[in-house]
Amino acid sequence: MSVIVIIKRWLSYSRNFPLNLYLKRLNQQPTVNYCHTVSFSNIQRISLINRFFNNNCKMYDWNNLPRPNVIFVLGGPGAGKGTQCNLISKKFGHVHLSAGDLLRKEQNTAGSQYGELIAEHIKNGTIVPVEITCKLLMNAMLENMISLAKMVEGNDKPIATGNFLIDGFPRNQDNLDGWQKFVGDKVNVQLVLVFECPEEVYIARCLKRGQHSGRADDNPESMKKRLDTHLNQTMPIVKYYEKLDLVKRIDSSRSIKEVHEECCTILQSLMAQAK
Ligand SMILES: Nc1ncnc2c1ncn2[C@@H]1O[C@H](COP(=O)(O)OP(=O)(O)OP(=O)(O)O)[C@@H](O)[C@H]1O
Ligand SMILES: Nc1ccn([C@@H]2O[C@H](COP(=O)(O)O)[C@@H](O)[C@H]2O)c(=O)n1
Repeated sequence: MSVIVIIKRWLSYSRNFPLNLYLKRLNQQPTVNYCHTVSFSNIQRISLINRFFNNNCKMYDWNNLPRPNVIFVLGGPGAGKGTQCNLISKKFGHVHLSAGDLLRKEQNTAGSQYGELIAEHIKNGTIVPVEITCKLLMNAMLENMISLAKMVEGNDKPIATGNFLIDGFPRNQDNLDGWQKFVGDKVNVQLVLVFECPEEVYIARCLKRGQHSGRADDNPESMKKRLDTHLNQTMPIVKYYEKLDLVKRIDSSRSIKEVHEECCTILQSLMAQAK
């Protein structure tokens, strides 16, 4: 068994990380490569974990991992963010992390202290506090960064980097502030892709998806609220990134193939510039 522990010096909210629960959980699932984040103040506890696992425990510090590239993906509900991210990820190898999917997963995790809060926000189309969403995103990013780092083990310092598509984030000012505070320049934000459709297309797509998605928010009442959030809270974030010249707006009312082709052109040009 190998256990991976990442030391995160800069996340104060994980200071009271429930280590006992962690050990208990590992005990119940002892076969996994487990990755979790703990704060610097828990370093003494790390040596405890280490003893627990007969020193078969690896420690990484985000600060020593290569700086990953991030593309944020925004757009109204049903704009096609997830669909296009999947296609981009297949073609270019980006890791696709959907904030909404991570929140839904957390909501459905037995014993999660955030389950009810997340469910309420999703039903109302409002935005979950960034401390929760950012933590989920960062843990998912770190897991991927560690896998990449492992591929180049043997070097003193890992050299691999990661390319992430972060779908549905930052959705409001609180998301943006939290991201700057917890992540900031530890990643390189390369681009913000914004998928846009007329309102009736958003609604038609989500209601159609609602026939089989089982999502609590693919219904007319939640749609109104989600559109309102998109217009009044997310669009100001798009404007913020526009001032930084990072935004590419894409008409996603076209076919999936046409939208994907435009995404490919944008990504290819980004990669050419990055070389
Ligand atoms: N270009 C398109 N033309 C027609 N249907 C599409 C297109 N893109 C996506 N869809 C469909 O619309 C629905 C919403 O797409 P998708 O889940 O990718 O959107 P999203 O922006 O991620 O939505 P949300 O933010 O609500 O999670 C899905 O059923 C998908 O199959
Ligand atoms: N940054 C985010 C992203 C999503 N949410 C909540 O999840 C709902 C569904 O998100 P999708 O991206 O899958 O449409 C969204 O309406 C929010 O309630 C969030 O809080 N913060």
